[in-house]
Amino acid sequence: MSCVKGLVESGQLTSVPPQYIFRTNPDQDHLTVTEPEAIPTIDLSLLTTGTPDQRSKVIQDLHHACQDWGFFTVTNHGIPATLQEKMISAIEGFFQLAEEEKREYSGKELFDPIRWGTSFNLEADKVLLWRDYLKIHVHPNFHAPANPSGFREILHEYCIRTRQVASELLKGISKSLGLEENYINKKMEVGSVSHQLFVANLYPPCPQPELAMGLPPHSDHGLLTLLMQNELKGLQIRHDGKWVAVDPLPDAFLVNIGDHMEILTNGKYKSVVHRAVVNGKATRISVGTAHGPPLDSVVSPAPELVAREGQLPAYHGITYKEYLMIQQKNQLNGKSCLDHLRL
Ligand SMILES: O=C(O)CCC(=O)C(=O)O
Ligand SMILES: [Fe+2]
Repeated sequence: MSCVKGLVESGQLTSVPPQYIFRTNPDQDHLTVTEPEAIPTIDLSLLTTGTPDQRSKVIQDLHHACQDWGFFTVTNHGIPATLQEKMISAIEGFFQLAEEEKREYSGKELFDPIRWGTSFNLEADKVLLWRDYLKIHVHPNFHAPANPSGFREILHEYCIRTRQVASELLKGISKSLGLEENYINKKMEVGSVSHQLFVANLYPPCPQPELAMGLPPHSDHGLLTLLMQNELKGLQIRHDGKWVAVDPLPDAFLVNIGDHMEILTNGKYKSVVHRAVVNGKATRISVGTAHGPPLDSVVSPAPELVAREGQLPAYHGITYKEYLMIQQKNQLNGKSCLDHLRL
């Protein structure tokens, strides 16, 4: 099975091979293109070092963003733009390695520390996706490919910094739920044994971009995903029954609420469905870090929230590891994985 990069570079591809033709549902495919300003924006520096008034305003903004969108942009996050650029270049360097070298990481097992591959799950995908990937388990145990040179150091720094940002956001989100600031961080053991997965997506230029799909509609596992990309757009999020094309602010991070935040909050903060479309111009790269609970922890609705709202738990608990296995063994399909847990 060739990766998409190999396919595109192998010759003059003028049309999408049939196995990549992805049919979208025309009834659901209305696209709105939104200015970056329309998407909720969180200035992280105001949350961490702002005045009490600024902090409460950001917490209110987070509440609105998590409840009404499940998605927001984070600016002034403190991660140097140079580190973001180095991370993207390191990813380019990895994908440019000889196929033979990358194949060393083409393991089939979900929990292999480093996996390089194409599409989503070749055993389950009925249609191939216009996407190659590199997935690395980076916390609590750090892993990195040996090449290209410098990759390991950049990845290590990048993962520490994104974990710090996620942890600050989780403090704000805890407050926005009326919980103690460290509630989610403590419960999910963020920073000590919480799980972090690094995912780099490579979407080579496509001769008929409207016929292929980079990543089909899905929600992310975990609590939060922090995403950045090179200069090419492609992310679309589902909002108010429409697809919203996201045009990120320079250097900003895009943050998705993941399925485990939805479970933990008993559905108050829902994970957002999103997809990645492809383009005909150039290779798009996106880099996500999924910040989840420890692999062996059972996530279920927070008793404090359920009791306060006078609700019954709406999801049953399973371990994060089990959840990952279910999601990754099937085709990516909207929120079908989370649907299994609804009570
Ligand atoms: O490429 C993108 O913008 C989205 C990537 C994504 O949704 C994912 O890796 O889960
Ligand atoms: Fe995603």
